[in-house]
Amino acid sequence: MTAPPNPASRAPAALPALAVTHVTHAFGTRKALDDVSLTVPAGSFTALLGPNGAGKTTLFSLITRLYDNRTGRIEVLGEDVRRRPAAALSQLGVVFQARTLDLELTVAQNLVYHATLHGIGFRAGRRRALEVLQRAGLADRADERVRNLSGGQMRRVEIARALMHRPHLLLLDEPTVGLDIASRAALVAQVRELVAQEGIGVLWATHIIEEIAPDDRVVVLHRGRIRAEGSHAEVLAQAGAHTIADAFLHLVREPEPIPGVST
Ligand SMILES: Nc1ncnc2c1ncn2[C@@H]1O[C@H](COP(=O)(O)OP(=O)(O)OP(=O)(O)O)[C@@H](O)[C@H]1O
Repeated sequence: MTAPPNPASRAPAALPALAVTHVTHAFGTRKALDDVSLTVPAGSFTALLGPNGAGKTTLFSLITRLYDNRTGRIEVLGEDVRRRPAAALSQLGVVFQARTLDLELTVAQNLVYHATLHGIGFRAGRRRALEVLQRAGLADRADERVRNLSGGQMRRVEIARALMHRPHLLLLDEPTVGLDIASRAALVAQVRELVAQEGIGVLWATHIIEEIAPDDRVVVLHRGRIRAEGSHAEVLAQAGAHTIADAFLHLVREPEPIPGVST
């Protein structure tokens, strides 16, 4: 068996990277999430597949504690985000849907600043920044202003930044939106490599079916409810479909309206 390149940083495999159990969240009277349970095993690439408005961003906001989960339980590597937020969030890296790099700072400055927020000193932060940029194929851009990078490169820097504090769970909320096909492929490949080499658990929210591979775990979310969860093959079986595209269409299909009956 080939040894992983950085065994010291591998996540403990026994605990799931993320466990969400019976979480409901409403905005006023509208439930954005309704009794949601899902697991991201350590060392898995789990695709959270859902159309617009499914509840993906709301779920991310609860995991990252932008919102407080009042029902159910959310655990990152066994740490409850509500009871032990610091312990849970220190294991978590996030790439939000909206871009959040400072365009006027250099690539390395953006990364070192993030590291400082996690209590990492300047020198160690700079060393780690060069390490994660090397892996992202961007070491030669470290001292360039972010403004000069392409959209795809900025996304890769955001992933590198999310890895600065060596998290064991990485959340990405529709990271490929707005990217061309080649940049999309490069980004997915970068993240799959992390899963394979470092045992990080990844939750990748998307509505782009082409981003899902046969080895992935798949969770289908629609209108705030989990419609299917499991391996690629299990989700096909649950939907009675031959392709993930057909499974998705089947699982998110709306019932035909009955004439004269309002829904
Ligand atoms: N702050 C808010 N106030 C009221 N309703 C909200 C709020 N945020 C989200 N919602 C509603 O909750 C539901 C889920 O939205 P959410 O943004 O989580 O979905 P999503 O799957 O991320 O969608 P998208 O792919 O479009 O980003 C939608 O009906 C949305 O209108």
